[in-house]
Amino acid sequence: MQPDLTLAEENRELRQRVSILHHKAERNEQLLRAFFSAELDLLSCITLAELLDYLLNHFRQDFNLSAVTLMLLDPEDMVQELLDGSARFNHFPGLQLIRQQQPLRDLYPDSSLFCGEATPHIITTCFRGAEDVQSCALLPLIREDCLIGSLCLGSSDPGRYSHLLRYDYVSHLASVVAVCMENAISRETLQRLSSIDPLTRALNRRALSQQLLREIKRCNRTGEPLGCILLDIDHFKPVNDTHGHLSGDKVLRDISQLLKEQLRETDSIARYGGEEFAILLPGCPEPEATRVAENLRKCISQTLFSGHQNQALRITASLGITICEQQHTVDADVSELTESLIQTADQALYFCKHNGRNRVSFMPCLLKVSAQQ
Ligand SMILES: Nc1nc2c(ncn2[C@@H]2O[C@H](COP(=O)(O)OP(=O)(O)OP(=O)(O)O)[C@@H](O)[C@H]2O)c(=O)[nH]1
Repeated sequence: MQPDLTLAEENRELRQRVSILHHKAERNEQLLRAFFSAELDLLSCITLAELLDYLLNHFRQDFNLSAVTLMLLDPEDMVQELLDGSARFNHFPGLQLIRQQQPLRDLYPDSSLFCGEATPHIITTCFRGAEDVQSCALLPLIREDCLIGSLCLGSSDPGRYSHLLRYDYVSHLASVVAVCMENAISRETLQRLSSIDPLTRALNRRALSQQLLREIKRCNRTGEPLGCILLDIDHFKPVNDTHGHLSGDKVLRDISQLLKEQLRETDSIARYGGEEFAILLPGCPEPEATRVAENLRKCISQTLFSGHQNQALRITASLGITICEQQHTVDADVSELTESLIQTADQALYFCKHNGRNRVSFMPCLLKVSAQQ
């Protein structure tokens, strides 16, 4: 009897072990599948905002993590600017941009992945004090031998990440994240550099033309009028002549900033020429466009600007307005319409300049509407 009993116990124990191994294998397979799918999701993110949203929001839910944070090296505030440009920075509370590499070097002295207990120091530096993080994986993001960031995955399960186990798929993920991050930043930086005026950070003329085409199409589709303004700084030459070119540059930057602050996010601001800005106001009929222009004129004339050596400067501007109505866009040659809108706003501006400057003037679009309408 005795030997049979031992055999049966051994058998039961073996079955239990096989079942545990089977479960582990199943779990690993599931995890691997989830990682492959995460990799595809990461690779399909086109914009930087999509990528950040995926990592900081969706990834946390998909992998049942209690916290995900991302530290990115941004020595020239490029990422900050890319995100500021579209007011998306606030959407990513888990994102930290750092100018110096030192915090990354402190976190990864030998540039390798860390998996294990979330110590109070790690919780403070990587997870902003999140109390429910018990274990964590800290992934160094490395490109061309350079630490460019850190992705931190925190779990409330103390056994989820351990220094006793290997996490090859997590290391692999870190490499994919680093490449995706670098690509998204480079792509958006390039795009930005080709469409932004470097001095004022407003759109350049090329980007204005593209935006004008988009807005004309939208006006045609929705029937909503498009307000167009040309703003020219008055007597700008004396500003340069008296206070120097650097002061003139500073005024241009400050005016661009003032326009950004006063206008809506959906409006477009472009530097059209030396001291001239073009503004597009989608969904804006004539009385509203005149009110907006008048507000800008008042704001500029009431602001005390300063030169590059802090000398006080008083500035005024003249603004010519026109409106693109849906009727202009029907059967229109778009490039002819674009030209006509700018020309009309310019004539309205000319009227302001000849009538004392520091004023606003409206002129209906000069383009003839086709007779069939
Ligand atoms: N500082 C600086 N000045 C610029 C820039 N681009 C153009 N300007 C200057 O803008 C001035 C434009 O002068 P004008 O066209 O005579 O016009 P204005 O003096 O503003 O006179 P009104 O427009 O008739 O009121 C010139 O002195 C240009 O050198 C720039 O990028 N930086």
